[in-house]
Amino acid sequence: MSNEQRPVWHKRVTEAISADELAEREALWVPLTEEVRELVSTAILSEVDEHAVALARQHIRAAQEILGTKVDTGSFGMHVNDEGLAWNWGNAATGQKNAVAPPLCQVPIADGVRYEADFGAGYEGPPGCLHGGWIALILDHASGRAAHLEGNGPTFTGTLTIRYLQPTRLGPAVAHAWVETRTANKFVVRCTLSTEDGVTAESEGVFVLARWARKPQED
Ligand SMILES: CCCCCCCCCCCCCC(=O)SCCNC(=O)CCNC(=O)[C@H](O)C(C)(C)COP(=O)(O)OP(=O)(O)OC[C@H]1O[C@@H](n2cnc3c(N)ncnc32)[C@H](O)[C@@H]1OP(=O)(O)O
Repeated sequence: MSNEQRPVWHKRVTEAISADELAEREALWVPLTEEVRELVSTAILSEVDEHAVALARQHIRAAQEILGTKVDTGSFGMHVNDEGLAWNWGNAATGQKNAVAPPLCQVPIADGVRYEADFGAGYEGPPGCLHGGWIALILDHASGRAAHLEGNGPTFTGTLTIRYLQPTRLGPAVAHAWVETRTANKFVVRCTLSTEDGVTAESEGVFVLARWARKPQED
């Protein structure tokens, strides 16, 4: 029970769907997301001629028309069922339906949160390296997730301080985030991003449990 209403922008959709049906739906959509992500990478690296580009565009437009015959409006938001499951598949860092999201894979660990990913051509900033904005997103998301798990509620980034230590080469990378200290509604979270070159970026963030999600006695 929270002590304030969720804000108007917090889109929440309740669905009558079982866990099994949700898993089936996830299995339907995730391959599409992966294919769209691959398409982006292939488009960047492709060197085909103008006829092939024109043909590819026809197919992409056809796919868009098919998917567009039934669409929600605005954003995906947070979907929930009455068994307590929640899924935000539009999320820009990890959304199952979001091909813009990097291919982050969460790996269970005892101490905090670990994400692994293989960053390809679509994430390039400095030639051959991961863009600093993507680095910020990964550190932010991994840290937010660590705070979310510990606080059992939606935590927002208050302050995120990043130190870029060396270029992060495209390819495999690992993010590790852990809560260093916690007071009632505030978490100080540290995170590192590493590649085969070692730690390439590190952050310290202050994450705050949303006011509307706090229990009355915590305020
Ligand atoms: C399927 C479901 C899965 C879900 C998965 C989820 C994983 C998601 C992972 C997502 C990850 C991605 C995440 C994103 O992308 S979050 C998106 C980016 N962030 C925002 O948009 C946040 C915007 N700001 C706010 O909403 C509020 O200002 C916040 C929530 C930050 C504070 O709110 P409020 O104003 O109500 O707080 P309070 O007055 O009760 O203060 C409480 C304590 O906090 C301290 N403080 C306050 N502000 C700041 C600040 N800026 N820096 C440092 N500290 C700050 C304050 O001094 C006090 O400390 P103390 O006096 O107690 O010591």
